[in-house]
Amino acid sequence: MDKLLIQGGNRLHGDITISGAKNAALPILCAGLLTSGDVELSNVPHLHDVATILKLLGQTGLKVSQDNDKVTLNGSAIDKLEAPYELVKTMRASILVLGPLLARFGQAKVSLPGGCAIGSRPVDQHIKGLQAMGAEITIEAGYIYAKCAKLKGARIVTDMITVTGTENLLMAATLADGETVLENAACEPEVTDLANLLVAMGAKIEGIGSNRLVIQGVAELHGAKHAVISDRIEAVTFLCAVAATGGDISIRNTRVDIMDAALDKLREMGLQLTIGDTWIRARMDQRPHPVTFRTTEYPGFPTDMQAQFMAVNTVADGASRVTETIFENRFMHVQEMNRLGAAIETDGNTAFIKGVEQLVGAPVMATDLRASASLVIAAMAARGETLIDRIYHLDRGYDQMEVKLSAVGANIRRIK
Ligand SMILES: CC(=O)N[C@H]1[C@@H](OP(=O)(O)OP(=O)(O)OC[C@H]2O[C@@H](n3ccc(=O)[nH]c3=O)[C@H](O)[C@@H]2O)O[C@H](CO)[C@@H](O)[C@@H]1O
Ligand SMILES: C=C(OP(=O)(O)O)C(=O)O
Repeated sequence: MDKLLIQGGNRLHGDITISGAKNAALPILCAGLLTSGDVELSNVPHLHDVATILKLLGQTGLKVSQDNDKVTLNGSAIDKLEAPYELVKTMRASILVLGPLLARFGQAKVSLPGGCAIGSRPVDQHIKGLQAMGAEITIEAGYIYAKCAKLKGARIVTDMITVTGTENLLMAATLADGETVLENAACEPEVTDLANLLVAMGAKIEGIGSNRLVIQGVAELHGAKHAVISDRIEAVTFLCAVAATGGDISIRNTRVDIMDAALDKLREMGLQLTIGDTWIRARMDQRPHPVTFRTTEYPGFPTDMQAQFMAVNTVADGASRVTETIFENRFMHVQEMNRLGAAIETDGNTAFIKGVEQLVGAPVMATDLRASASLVIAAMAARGETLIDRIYHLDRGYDQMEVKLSAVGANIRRIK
């Protein structure tokens, strides 16, 4: 199992190019199931999760051709309407094949994803929405069996805002009979990116970017070309890294208009930001100030950036409070950071952090994707050596993180 060995204390200097967003690429790749035409994608990141979804899609009969960051999908010969447990268990986003398969082929059998380290993460809202569109759904032996000759448009109000739930229902609605209204829809930029691709494929969607999506179903969708948006979580992870270590980095190929909440907090930490059209220069020459925040849906502070900001707070010149409102168990990094000398206590969904002057390297364990990223940041800020175990979590969602960080001066290497 790969590990990362990090010698802390180096300041970061140089340029980092941001990859395409995992959370946009995954639903967008699933949209290839909706048409027999060619869906030509670019800026697709090199991630384990992308390899997993491509394997899953390939098993349905979807043709996949890949050349670096370009992926072309062709769904003219899909003949297996299934997502098996073996693949779904390694990546929850596999549930995103359910809506497209059901809408285009009238049936699907998809393994229930189950929970993961950050929470129980049910998919009841995906099911409730599809049932409202007329699907007959049964759950048997860990699988969701869904069928409906033709989905019918419906007004769907989800109990909470769900990102992949919105994406699944949005894709299903594009091929339903009549009008679907998705109230309480997620407004995350990754949902918008998917919606933009669907429109390019011939879907009729109004309200893109808002919490009310109105979809007029069409008889069929056609092929399209699309570039996946840049990964805002990856970008902010590197900005947090420089906030913790000090230095001067520029991140390129980024979308500056979709990370306001994070940029505000980074400024509050003392990071000096110069913002260009597709780049951000970030300079840090002081100890960070602590920042208090609570995670919420977009455009609020993203849960996927919580752990990385907490890493910076551990070395800040004061105390802070972090409240996680999206997932019930997203503080798995706290114990590991405390092993590095951080002073964090938790009470329910709130963490209280007292900044310390210096973290000290130690062996730690990655528990989920963003927890892993936060440990990389903490280790780079620490004195001495940190060995991070179980970094397969990191590989799910970061495109060559250690290569990008080495190139800007971090002392970090992968041990096989
Ligand atoms: C592949 C992808 O895009 N993953 C992102 C997506 O995950 P994902 O789409 O799984 O997260 P959701 O937005 O669905 O989850 C939000 C909350 O709603 C709950 N819920 C959700 C659906 C449902 O049917 N029932 C239910 O109870 C979840 O347990 C959670 O507490 O959004 C999360 C919240 O921004 C991000 O952290 C993930 O990185
Ligand atoms: C929680 C995340 O991803 P997923 O929903 O794929 O588990 C994440 O990207 O931080």
